[in-house]
Amino acid sequence: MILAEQLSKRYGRTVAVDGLSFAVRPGHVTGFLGPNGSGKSTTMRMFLGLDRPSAGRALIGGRRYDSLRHPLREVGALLEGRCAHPGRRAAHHLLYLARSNGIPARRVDEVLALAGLDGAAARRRGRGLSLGMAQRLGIAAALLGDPPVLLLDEPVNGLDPEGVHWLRALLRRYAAEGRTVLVSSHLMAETALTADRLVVIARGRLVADSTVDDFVAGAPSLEDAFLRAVAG
Ligand SMILES: Nc1ncnc2c1ncn2[C@@H]1O[C@H](COP(=O)(O)OP(=O)(O)OP(=O)(O)O)[C@@H](O)[C@H]1O
Repeated sequence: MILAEQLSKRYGRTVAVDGLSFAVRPGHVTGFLGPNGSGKSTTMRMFLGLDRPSAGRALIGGRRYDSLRHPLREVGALLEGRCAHPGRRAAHHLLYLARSNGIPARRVDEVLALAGLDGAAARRRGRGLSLGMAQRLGIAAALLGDPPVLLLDEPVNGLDPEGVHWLRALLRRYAAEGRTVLVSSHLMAETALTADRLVVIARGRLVADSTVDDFVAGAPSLEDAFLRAVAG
């Protein structure tokens, strides 16, 4: 489970996240939606110990990220941007992460296969990966520790249609296995196909925490419901 309790973050005068409370439960794909600058990345960074809350708590499985002994085995994360060092080969990047988290080296081959990265792609250096390949490598890294929680910021970015289809199936399978899956996105149609629950924020505050069906009820589409919800 992922839990935000009265979570707030200020950068100087900017209030990026403002008293946010919600729980993301296992067994669902939960879409994390909000307009540009609404605080999604900041919230995810606080869950991952990359930003310190100004107030409140951000917990994964009841614990703060920085208290997790083997974080990759507790939560798989993908943040925006390329994760691999430009000079390091894709497989070595994963091997390095595995070693630092007590994960057996054979798991690297498993997640490369899961992420659809073949031998040639695995041997490429970070700088030589296409956007979609880099995204698949980031997802492979998130899966490395076979974690019960996945927290992915815009994972569809750069994926081709086959990649989008693959990721959708993967996330739904992970949720069906009883894992907790939180996925931020600006793509409403894709979110409607992938998620069954939603957390929606605007200006750092909670707007909705519900099933997709309840959120959309009465609106022509998720996009319409979203635009209406964040307009206020
Ligand atoms: N390191 C930082 N220093 C100062 N302000 C920041 C910092 N990080 C984020 N902000 C501000 O906090 C607010 C929330 O930004 P955040 O990136 O969390 O939003 P977001 O919902 O992820 O946006 P997007 O959809 O565009 O990725 C914005 O006003 C942003 O300018």
